[in-house]
Amino acid sequence: MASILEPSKPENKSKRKLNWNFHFAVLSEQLLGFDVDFLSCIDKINWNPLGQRSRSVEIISGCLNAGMSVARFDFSWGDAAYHQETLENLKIAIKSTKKLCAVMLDTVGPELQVVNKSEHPISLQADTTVVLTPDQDKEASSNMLPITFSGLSKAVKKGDTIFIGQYLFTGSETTSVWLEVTDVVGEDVVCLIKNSATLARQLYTLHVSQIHIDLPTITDKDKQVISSWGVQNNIDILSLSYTRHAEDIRQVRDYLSKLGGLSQTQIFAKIENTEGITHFDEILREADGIILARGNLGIDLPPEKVFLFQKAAVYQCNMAGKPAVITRVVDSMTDNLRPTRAEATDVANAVLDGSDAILLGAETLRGLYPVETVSIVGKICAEAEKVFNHDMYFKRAVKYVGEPMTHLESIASSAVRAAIKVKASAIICFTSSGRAARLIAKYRPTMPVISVVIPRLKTNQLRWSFTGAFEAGSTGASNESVLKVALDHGKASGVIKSHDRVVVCQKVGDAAVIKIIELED
Ligand SMILES: Nc1ncnc2c1ncn2[C@@H]1O[C@H](COP(=O)(O)OP(=O)(O)O)[C@@H](O)[C@H]1O
Ligand SMILES: C=C(OP(=O)(O)O)C(=O)O
Ligand SMILES: [K+]
Ligand SMILES: [Mg+2]
Repeated sequence: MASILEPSKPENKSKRKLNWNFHFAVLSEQLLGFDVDFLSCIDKINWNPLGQRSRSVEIISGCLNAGMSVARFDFSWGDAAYHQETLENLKIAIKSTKKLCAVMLDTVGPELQVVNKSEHPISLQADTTVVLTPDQDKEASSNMLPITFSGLSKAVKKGDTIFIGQYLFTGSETTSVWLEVTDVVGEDVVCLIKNSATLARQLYTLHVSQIHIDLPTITDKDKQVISSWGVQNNIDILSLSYTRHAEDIRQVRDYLSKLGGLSQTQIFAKIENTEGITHFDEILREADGIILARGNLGIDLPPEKVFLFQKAAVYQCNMAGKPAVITRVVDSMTDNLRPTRAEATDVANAVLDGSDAILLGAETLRGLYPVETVSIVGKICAEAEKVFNHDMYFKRAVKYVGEPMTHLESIASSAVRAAIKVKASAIICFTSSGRAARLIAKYRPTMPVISVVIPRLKTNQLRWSFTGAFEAGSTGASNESVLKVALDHGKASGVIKSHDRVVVCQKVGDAAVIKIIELED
């Protein structure tokens, strides 16, 4: 992956071949593609007083109905009580809409911030200087910006590039500023302002291009939040901001396992800088999923390099069977009802690249149109899924795994193959750990997967827990009766109709089996 960072050689232009040979087949009958989930930071909406209504049960319900399936709670801002309030609203919305939605805690990590306590807009003039100071008692002004990190003066040198933008920035030149380091005086960093801009609101992200920030990936504050808010709310996903090494993931997994209660929590590595790209392969091996944080990546990388990393990283995630999440898609929808043509096309291309999910930012943090954003992005994804070349994808994934396959991998890929061949309307997968269901998703079935989890209740006198594979009889339910429940659920939700075919993956005795069943009524 590191080779992506090398400068391009213009003399190679004529010889350059595109490896990304997408073939578009219009599969008109396959309206249901693989699940592109909508990860949205619904908790952030009331960043803007105008958006306060967006945290309401009503707007959250609108987002759920429009396709949101993961809610991000970003601790880069806001306190636990605030996020708890939003989460309570989300729970009510989930109940009333009957939509499932996972909870993702997003860490702060080594993120550098500028805080403008007074919230007066700060106008910065090109070709003048501004001082970045760790003295947070200082007021933010046109020539002084207090930052949350005292090590900046040691990390930067003359000539380095610094970017400051509104939190979950739009990238627009009028709301963000580029600086060049001209001098270091004690703990202060003196910078030349490269473009005139007005910094609005309270919080800005500060990003120094391609330098190591000597802060832990998981900070003490993050640990405190995870061990309290995270445990209390039994979070489904932890988004580890600024993951830079595989060791970051190992440490966090170790930390989660010691907390008790969060050992099932999925860890998604957020790749936000060149350090993360350099160690991408090792990080992917340790993480449960990858978030391509294009907001920060787009600043750390030269603009012409971002697409290449996206394509290469998404491909690696696909082959590893781990979700790839793309961020910063329709920034312009923060203030507009429709995305730009370029943004709309970018969303579709992300799906065609093989992305599994879209993570919204400013659009739902302070945006005026959160529900419309989720809905439009969803429609674009659905259209792109229609022309996604499943056949080529499937062959590629099978070839990549090679032979001999593990039993489970073989069962999962065969289930998808069988389901496509018999035009099944759904795959029903029995699972205890979720491993089988995830492997099925890896092979991108064109029909929905209904995962049936039958937990076994256990107690060690101190606490009750649900673990272990379902054993016929142990819960008083047989495989057959549970299958009936799953089929009924599929029918009730409109996924399965009379006379449909359904593929079932389950264990019979010690053997994992695939059954094709044809429904009567
Ligand atoms: N509770 C269960 N009842 C019946 N079959 C199951 C159950 N859990 C898993 N299976 C089947 O067993 C195989 C292994 O599934 P997996 O999700 O890896 O289970 P585990 O959690 O035991 O690792 C798959 O074919 C899956 O469909
Ligand atoms: C999603 C991103 O990060 P954050 O939410 O921390 O701004 C990003 O950089 O694209
Ligand atoms: K964050
Ligand atoms: Mg970021």
